[in-house]
Amino acid sequence: MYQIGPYTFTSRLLLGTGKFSDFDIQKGAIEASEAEILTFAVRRMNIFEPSQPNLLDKINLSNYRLLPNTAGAKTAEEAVRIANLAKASGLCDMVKVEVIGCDDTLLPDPLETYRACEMLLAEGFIVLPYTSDDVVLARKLQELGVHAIMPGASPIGSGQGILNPYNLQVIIEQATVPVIVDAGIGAPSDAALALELGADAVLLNSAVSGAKNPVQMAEAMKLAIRAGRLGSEAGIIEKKERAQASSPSQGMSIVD
Ligand SMILES: CC(=O)[C@@H](O)[C@H](O)COP(=O)(O)O
Repeated sequence: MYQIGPYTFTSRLLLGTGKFSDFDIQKGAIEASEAEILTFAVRRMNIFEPSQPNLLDKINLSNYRLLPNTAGAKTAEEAVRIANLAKASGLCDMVKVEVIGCDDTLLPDPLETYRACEMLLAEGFIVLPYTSDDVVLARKLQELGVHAIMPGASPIGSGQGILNPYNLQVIIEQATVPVIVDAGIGAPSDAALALELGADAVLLNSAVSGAKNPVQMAEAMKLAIRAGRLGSEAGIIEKKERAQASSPSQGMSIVD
């Protein structure tokens, strides 16, 4: 289990709800993932237009905690406005801060992200910033008081997996709040690696929504994340430069 603010979670898979081909496949993937936290872009939800189709109509909301994100924001002020829209609609007091600084790479703007977190914390939100895998920024955001950090594995939607395991490892070692690896996960093995490195959880979307069989991929991700966590807890052996026989004969009497 891990804790974000006042909330405790068992599932270490957070599922994004974008880009599914239809609501039924999305619902099947959500169920197969056994995710407890679902993220969604406030701008995509028809929260103030009840006549329009909406993911929230299809799922039993009492089974999930919703994590609205501020996708679309390019400044701290825009992120705060979007977060307040989500809060006003009664969805959740948690917010994933996403302030994009580059349209080409979709990488986050570190300065605007920091400012947005500062403002949202002052307003009493439970704040989870999406960041690049910057070790110093991660530390400064924690000092500010954020409730989790969400370093990217690689660019959003790229499926490239963890590009810089070294940075991620240092962020995890220095973390005082949960680390949720967010964006860029492609294969189940990428998700497993995040947990093996010691991350608390993984947020992913494209790898499932873009799979040939999203429901099956959601299940694969769930199992990979469980395996990665189990392996990390079990204690992974250190890599060695040279071979070491699996059946050493030293110290044993040889029977002819
Ligand atoms: C920051 C962001 O937008 C990601 O959370 C995205 O929702 C998921 O990234 P992938 O689609 O790469 O899994």
